[in-house]
Amino acid sequence: MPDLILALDVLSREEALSVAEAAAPHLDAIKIGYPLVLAAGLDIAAPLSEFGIPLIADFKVADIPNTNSLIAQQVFAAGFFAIICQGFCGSDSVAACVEAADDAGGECYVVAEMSHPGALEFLSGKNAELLAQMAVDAGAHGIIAPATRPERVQTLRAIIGDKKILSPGVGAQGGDPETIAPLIDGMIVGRSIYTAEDPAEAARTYARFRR
Ligand SMILES: O=C1C[C@H](C(=O)O)N([C@@H]2O[C@H](COP(=O)(O)O)[C@@H](O)[C@H]2O)C(=O)N1
Repeated sequence: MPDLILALDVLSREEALSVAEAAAPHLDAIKIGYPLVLAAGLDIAAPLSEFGIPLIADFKVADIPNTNSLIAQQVFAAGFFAIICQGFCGSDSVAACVEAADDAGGECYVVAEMSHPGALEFLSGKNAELLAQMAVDAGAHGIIAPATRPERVQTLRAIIGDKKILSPGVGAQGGDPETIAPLIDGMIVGRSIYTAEDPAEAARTYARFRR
């Protein structure tokens, strides 16, 4: 059964720390991305690290290898445990993120298939399966795969074996935690926790599915 990962896509330092403090007892990791970093700066990682929960940088890094490497080095230097990169730039760009993660003792996850409807245009089907295989070959620690499409998660699991699957799309996007939990290693939940009247209670609800 999966870890619970809070997608902390709030737009202020104050709200981030308040929600993180409330939900922390029920979390295995906190994922932050452009929304919070553009609002509060990358150094938001420092106070968030105080909760003693691994931080995941969801920058969906998608550039040439050298630029990916420069970004990933900054991410790990800022105290993140893991980074999420896109795979569609190719194996050399992914390898740059994996190398930075390995050098930092951290982890790198590759987006294989996205959870929203538009993913079906380019980031699903055979393309996603090729990305999953490439992620494995590049030494990534796992992939991102959609909780909104459990049957796709099963297909991708057959490709990646015991590499980790972190899965967004539960709750606000319609993904069902009960269905997806047995198939994945990390359940990513954002709005259903951070917009809740009581984020602690909301996190506790999803924590029922934890290992
Ligand atoms: O395919 C993907 C990739 C990406 C990711 O996790 O990499 N996410 C992120 O997962 C979280 C879901 O939030 P909420 O919908 O629970 O509020 C957000 O931070 C999204 O940016 C997806 O939602 N789908």
